[in-house]
Amino acid sequence: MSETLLSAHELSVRFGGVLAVNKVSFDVRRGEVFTLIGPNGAGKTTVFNLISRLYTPTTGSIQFEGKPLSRVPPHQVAGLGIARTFQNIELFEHATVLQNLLIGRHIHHPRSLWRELLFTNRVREAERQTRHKVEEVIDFLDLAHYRDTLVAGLPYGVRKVVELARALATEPKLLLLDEPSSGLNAEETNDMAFWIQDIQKDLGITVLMVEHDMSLVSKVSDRVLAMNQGERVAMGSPAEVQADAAVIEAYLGTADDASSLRRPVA
Ligand SMILES: Nc1ncnc2c1ncn2[C@@H]1O[C@H](COP(=O)(O)OP(=O)(O)OP(=O)(O)O)[C@@H](O)[C@H]1O
Repeated sequence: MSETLLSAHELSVRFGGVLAVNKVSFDVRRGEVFTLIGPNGAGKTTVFNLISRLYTPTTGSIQFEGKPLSRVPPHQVAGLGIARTFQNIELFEHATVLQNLLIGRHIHHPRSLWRELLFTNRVREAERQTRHKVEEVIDFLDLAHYRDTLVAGLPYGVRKVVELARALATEPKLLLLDEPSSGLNAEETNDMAFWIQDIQKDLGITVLMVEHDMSLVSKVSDRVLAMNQGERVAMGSPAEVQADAAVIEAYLGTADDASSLRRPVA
Protein backbone atom coordinates (compact mmCIF):
# COMPACT_ATOMS: atom_id res chain seq x y z
CA MET A 1 0.00 0.00 0.00
CA SER A 2 2.97 2.32 -0.18
CA GLU A 3 3.09 3.22 -3.88
CA THR A 4 2.23 6.87 -4.50
CA LEU A 5 -0.73 7.45 -6.83
CA LEU A 6 -1.04 11.22 -6.50
CA SER A 7 1.52 13.65 -5.25
CA ALA A 8 0.90 17.34 -4.48
CA HIS A 9 4.02 19.44 -4.07
CA GLU A 10 4.03 22.90 -2.44
CA LEU A 11 0.61 23.80 -3.88
CA SER A 12 -0.43 27.44 -3.58
CA VAL A 13 -3.44 29.26 -5.01
CA ARG A 14 -4.20 32.93 -4.74
CA PHE A 15 -7.58 34.48 -5.54
CA GLY A 16 -6.90 38.22 -5.60
CA GLY A 17 -5.93 39.03 -2.01
CA VAL A 18 -6.87 35.60 -0.62
CA LEU A 19 -4.21 32.92 -0.35
CA ALA A 20 -6.69 29.99 -0.43
CA VAL A 21 -3.97 27.30 -0.36
CA ASN A 22 -0.46 27.98 0.90
CA LYS A 23 2.41 25.60 0.11
CA VAL A 24 0.51 22.39 0.81
CA SER A 25 2.23 19.08 0.05
CA PHE A 26 0.91 15.53 0.44
CA ASP A 27 1.03 12.09 -1.19
CA VAL A 28 -1.94 9.81 -1.69
CA ARG A 29 -0.92 6.14 -1.67
CA ARG A 30 -2.48 3.63 -4.01
CA GLY A 31 -5.30 1.77 -2.26
CA GLU A 32 -5.80 4.09 0.70
CA VAL A 33 -8.61 6.38 1.83
CA PHE A 34 -7.01 9.78 2.36
CA THR A 35 -9.14 12.53 3.89
CA LEU A 36 -8.84 16.31 4.01
CA ILE A 37 -10.41 17.94 7.05
CA GLY A 38 -10.45 21.49 8.33
CA PRO A 39 -12.83 24.26 9.34
CA ASN A 40 -14.82 26.28 6.79
CA GLY A 41 -12.60 28.17 4.38
CA ALA A 42 -9.55 25.98 5.13
CA GLY A 43 -8.91 25.40 1.42
CA LYS A 44 -10.10 21.78 1.10
CA THR A 45 -12.42 22.29 -1.87
CA THR A 46 -9.80 24.40 -3.57
CA VAL A 47 -7.34 21.47 -3.33
CA PHE A 48 -10.03 19.25 -4.90
CA ASN A 49 -10.56 21.75 -7.69
CA LEU A 50 -6.83 21.81 -8.33
CA ILE A 51 -6.75 18.03 -8.71
CA SER A 52 -9.81 18.13 -11.02
CA ARG A 53 -7.95 20.87 -12.95
CA LEU A 54 -10.84 23.31 -12.49
CA TYR A 55 -8.17 25.57 -10.98
CA THR A 56 -4.51 25.92 -11.88
CA PRO A 57 -2.06 26.33 -8.99
CA THR A 58 -0.38 29.72 -8.68
CA THR A 59 2.74 27.78 -7.70
CA GLY A 60 3.51 24.13 -7.01
CA SER A 61 2.61 20.97 -8.91
CA ILE A 62 0.53 17.80 -8.87
CA GLN A 63 1.64 14.47 -10.26
CA PHE A 64 -0.74 11.60 -11.00
CA GLU A 65 0.92 8.22 -11.61
CA GLY A 66 4.22 10.07 -11.84
CA LYS A 67 3.08 12.46 -14.59
CA PRO A 68 2.37 16.17 -14.16
CA LEU A 69 -1.31 17.15 -14.23
CA SER A 70 -0.58 20.77 -15.05
CA ARG A 71 -1.01 20.46 -18.82
CA VAL A 72 -4.04 18.17 -18.73
CA PRO A 73 -7.25 20.06 -19.63
CA PRO A 74 -10.17 19.53 -17.19
CA HIS A 75 -12.19 17.44 -19.67
CA GLN A 76 -9.33 14.93 -19.97
CA VAL A 77 -8.84 14.39 -16.23
CA ALA A 78 -11.50 11.66 -16.07
CA GLY A 79 -9.80 9.89 -18.97
CA LEU A 80 -6.68 9.56 -16.80
CA GLY A 81 -8.73 7.72 -14.18
CA ILE A 82 -9.82 10.48 -11.81
CA ALA A 83 -13.56 10.71 -11.04
CA ARG A 84 -15.35 12.95 -8.57
CA THR A 85 -18.59 13.62 -6.79
CA PHE A 86 -19.75 17.09 -5.77
CA GLN A 87 -20.82 18.69 -2.48
CA ASN A 88 -24.09 19.61 -4.16
CA ILE A 89 -25.17 16.64 -6.22
CA GLU A 90 -24.80 17.17 -9.97
CA LEU A 91 -26.94 14.69 -11.85
CA PHE A 92 -29.32 14.89 -14.81
CA GLU A 93 -32.60 15.26 -12.92
CA HIS A 94 -34.87 14.26 -15.79
CA ALA A 95 -33.01 11.12 -16.73
CA THR A 96 -33.20 7.71 -15.06
CA VAL A 97 -30.48 6.26 -12.85
CA LEU A 98 -29.38 3.98 -15.68
CA GLN A 99 -29.28 6.87 -18.19
CA ASN A 100 -27.23 9.00 -15.79
CA LEU A 101 -24.65 6.26 -15.48
CA LEU A 102 -24.54 5.67 -19.23
CA ILE A 103 -24.24 9.41 -19.96
CA GLY A 104 -21.51 9.76 -17.34
CA ARG A 105 -19.54 6.96 -18.90
CA HIS A 106 -19.95 8.28 -22.44
CA ILE A 107 -18.83 11.76 -21.43
CA HIS A 108 -15.70 10.35 -19.88
CA HIS A 109 -14.89 7.82 -22.60
CA PRO A 110 -15.66 9.75 -25.79
CA ARG A 111 -15.28 7.89 -29.08
CA SER A 112 -14.82 8.90 -32.68
CA LEU A 113 -18.01 10.23 -34.30
CA TRP A 114 -17.26 8.42 -37.56
CA ARG A 115 -16.86 5.11 -35.83
CA GLU A 116 -20.08 5.73 -33.93
CA LEU A 117 -21.92 6.49 -37.16
CA LEU A 118 -20.59 3.43 -38.91
CA PHE A 119 -21.36 1.39 -35.81
CA THR A 120 -18.32 -0.80 -36.27
CA ASN A 121 -17.64 -3.97 -34.29
CA ARG A 122 -15.37 -2.02 -32.01
CA VAL A 123 -18.14 0.42 -31.18
CA ARG A 124 -20.55 -2.45 -30.60
CA GLU A 125 -18.04 -4.11 -28.27
CA ALA A 126 -17.42 -0.84 -26.39
CA GLU A 127 -21.17 -0.38 -26.02
CA ARG A 128 -21.49 -3.90 -24.63
CA GLN A 129 -18.70 -3.23 -22.13
CA THR A 130 -20.32 0.05 -21.07
CA ARG A 131 -23.66 -1.67 -20.43
CA HIS A 132 -21.90 -4.45 -18.53
CA LYS A 133 -19.92 -2.03 -16.35
CA VAL A 134 -22.94 0.14 -15.60
CA GLU A 135 -25.07 -2.86 -14.63
CA GLU A 136 -22.23 -4.13 -12.45
CA VAL A 137 -22.06 -0.80 -10.59
CA ILE A 138 -25.86 -0.73 -10.17
CA ASP A 139 -25.67 -4.16 -8.54
CA PHE A 140 -22.61 -3.27 -6.45
CA LEU A 141 -24.29 -0.21 -4.92
CA ASP A 142 -27.66 -1.92 -4.54
CA LEU A 143 -29.42 0.44 -6.94
CA ALA A 144 -31.31 -2.17 -9.01
CA HIS A 145 -34.58 -1.10 -7.45
CA TYR A 146 -34.09 2.48 -8.75
CA ARG A 147 -32.53 1.55 -12.11
CA ASP A 148 -35.34 2.99 -14.26
CA THR A 149 -36.50 5.75 -11.90
CA LEU A 150 -36.03 9.42 -12.80
CA VAL A 151 -33.42 11.02 -10.54
CA ALA A 152 -35.85 13.90 -9.82
CA GLY A 153 -38.11 11.44 -8.00
CA LEU A 154 -35.43 9.96 -5.73
CA PRO A 155 -34.81 10.73 -2.06
CA TYR A 156 -31.65 12.79 -1.41
CA GLY A 157 -29.79 9.89 0.20
CA VAL A 158 -30.32 7.68 -2.87
CA ARG A 159 -29.19 10.48 -5.20
CA LYS A 160 -25.91 10.63 -3.28
CA VAL A 161 -25.39 6.93 -3.99
CA VAL A 162 -26.31 7.46 -7.66
CA GLU A 163 -23.64 10.15 -7.90
CA LEU A 164 -21.18 7.70 -6.41
CA ALA A 165 -22.33 5.11 -8.98
CA ARG A 166 -21.85 7.52 -11.85
CA ALA A 167 -18.27 8.17 -10.74
CA LEU A 168 -17.59 4.43 -10.32
CA ALA A 169 -18.99 3.63 -13.78
CA THR A 170 -16.06 5.53 -15.29
CA GLU A 171 -13.73 2.93 -13.67
CA PRO A 172 -11.53 5.43 -11.83
CA LYS A 173 -8.16 4.78 -10.24
CA LEU A 174 -8.74 7.74 -7.92
CA LEU A 175 -12.17 8.68 -6.59
CA LEU A 176 -12.60 12.22 -5.25
CA LEU A 177 -15.50 12.50 -2.81
CA ASP A 178 -16.51 16.04 -1.86
CA GLU A 179 -18.33 15.83 1.49
CA PRO A 180 -20.04 12.47 0.90
CA SER A 181 -22.07 12.83 4.13
CA SER A 182 -23.43 16.34 3.47
CA GLY A 183 -27.23 16.35 3.64
CA LEU A 184 -27.38 12.75 4.91
CA ASN A 185 -28.90 11.62 8.22
CA ALA A 186 -26.95 9.44 10.68
CA GLU A 187 -28.19 6.16 9.19
CA GLU A 188 -27.45 7.23 5.62
CA THR A 189 -23.99 8.45 6.71
CA ASN A 190 -23.37 5.03 8.21
CA ASP A 191 -24.37 3.40 4.91
CA MET A 192 -22.07 5.80 3.07
CA ALA A 193 -19.18 4.64 5.30
CA PHE A 194 -19.87 1.04 4.27
CA TRP A 195 -19.97 1.96 0.57
CA ILE A 196 -16.62 3.76 0.86
CA GLN A 197 -15.08 0.78 2.65
CA ASP A 198 -16.44 -1.60 -0.01
CA ILE A 199 -15.12 0.64 -2.79
CA GLN A 200 -11.68 0.56 -1.21
CA LYS A 201 -11.59 -3.11 -0.23
CA ASP A 202 -13.61 -4.85 -2.96
CA LEU A 203 -12.79 -2.62 -5.93
CA GLY A 204 -9.30 -1.56 -4.82
CA ILE A 205 -10.03 2.07 -5.70
CA THR A 206 -8.04 4.83 -3.99
CA VAL A 207 -10.24 7.46 -2.36
CA LEU A 208 -9.43 11.12 -1.65
CA MET A 209 -12.18 12.69 0.39
CA VAL A 210 -13.14 16.03 1.90
CA GLU A 211 -15.37 15.47 4.91
CA HIS A 212 -16.65 17.27 8.02
CA ASP A 213 -18.31 14.36 9.81
CA MET A 214 -15.59 13.01 12.08
CA SER A 215 -17.36 9.71 12.78
CA LEU A 216 -17.27 8.97 9.04
CA VAL A 217 -13.69 10.23 8.77
CA SER A 218 -12.54 7.99 11.64
CA LYS A 219 -14.34 4.95 10.30
CA VAL A 220 -12.99 4.96 6.75
CA SER A 221 -9.76 6.96 6.58
CA ASP A 222 -6.29 5.45 6.56
CA ARG A 223 -4.71 8.90 6.81
CA VAL A 224 -6.01 12.38 7.42
CA LEU A 225 -4.58 15.77 6.44
CA ALA A 226 -5.87 18.69 8.49
CA MET A 227 -5.82 22.16 6.92
CA ASN A 228 -6.52 25.59 8.33
CA GLN A 229 -6.52 28.91 6.51
CA GLY A 230 -4.93 27.35 3.46
CA GLU A 231 -2.10 25.65 5.35
CA ARG A 232 -1.28 22.12 6.35
CA VAL A 233 -1.75 21.79 10.12
CA ALA A 234 -1.29 18.06 10.81
CA MET A 235 -1.19 14.69 9.13
CA GLY A 236 -1.54 11.14 10.46
CA SER A 237 -4.10 8.52 11.45
CA PRO A 238 -7.61 9.82 12.28
CA ALA A 239 -6.91 9.41 16.00
CA GLU A 240 -3.55 11.22 15.80
CA VAL A 241 -4.99 14.15 13.90
CA GLN A 242 -8.03 14.51 16.18
CA ALA A 243 -5.73 14.62 19.21
CA ASP A 244 -3.39 17.19 17.66
CA ALA A 245 -3.32 20.43 19.63
CA ALA A 246 -2.99 22.62 16.52
CA VAL A 247 -6.02 20.92 14.95
CA ILE A 248 -8.16 21.45 18.06
CA GLU A 249 -6.99 25.05 18.17
CA ALA A 250 -7.92 25.55 14.49
CA TYR A 251 -11.47 24.35 15.12
CA LEU A 252 -11.82 26.34 18.35
CA GLY A 253 -10.75 29.49 16.57
CA THR A 254 -13.63 29.30 14.10
CA ALA A 255 -17.40 28.98 14.05
CA ASP A 256 -16.95 25.20 13.64
CA ASP A 257 -17.49 23.23 16.82
CA ALA A 258 -14.26 21.62 18.06
CA SER A 259 -16.29 19.09 20.05
CA SER A 260 -17.21 17.45 16.72
CA LEU A 261 -13.55 16.44 16.48
CA ARG A 262 -13.94 14.30 19.57
CA ARG A 263 -17.23 12.74 18.55
CA PRO A 264 -17.05 9.05 19.54
CA VAL A 265 -16.67 6.60 16.70
CA ALA A 266 -19.93 4.66 16.25
N1 LIG B 1 -13.14 30.88 -6.92
C1 LIG B 1 -12.79 31.57 -5.83
N2 LIG B 1 -12.61 32.91 -5.87
C2 LIG B 1 -12.25 33.61 -4.79
N3 LIG B 1 -12.01 33.07 -3.58
C3 LIG B 1 -12.19 31.74 -3.46
C4 LIG B 1 -12.58 30.92 -4.57
N4 LIG B 1 -12.67 29.62 -4.15
C5 LIG B 1 -12.34 29.64 -2.84
N5 LIG B 1 -12.07 30.90 -2.43
C6 LIG B 1 -11.63 31.30 -1.08
O1 LIG B 1 -10.58 30.43 -0.72
C7 LIG B 1 -10.67 30.07 0.66
C8 LIG B 1 -10.74 28.57 0.80
O2 LIG B 1 -12.01 28.12 0.31
P1 LIG B 1 -12.43 26.59 0.15
O3 LIG B 1 -13.78 26.57 -0.46
O4 LIG B 1 -11.36 25.85 -0.54
O5 LIG B 1 -12.50 26.12 1.66
P2 LIG B 1 -13.08 24.77 2.26
O6 LIG B 1 -12.08 24.28 3.23
O7 LIG B 1 -13.48 23.86 1.18
O8 LIG B 1 -14.37 25.30 3.04
P3 LIG B 1 -15.81 24.61 3.24
O9 LIG B 1 -15.61 23.55 4.26
O10 LIG B 1 -16.64 25.73 3.76
O11 LIG B 1 -16.28 24.09 1.91
C9 LIG B 1 -11.87 30.81 1.21
O12 LIG B 1 -11.43 32.00 1.80
C10 LIG B 1 -12.71 31.07 -0.02
O13 LIG B 1 -13.51 32.23 0.15
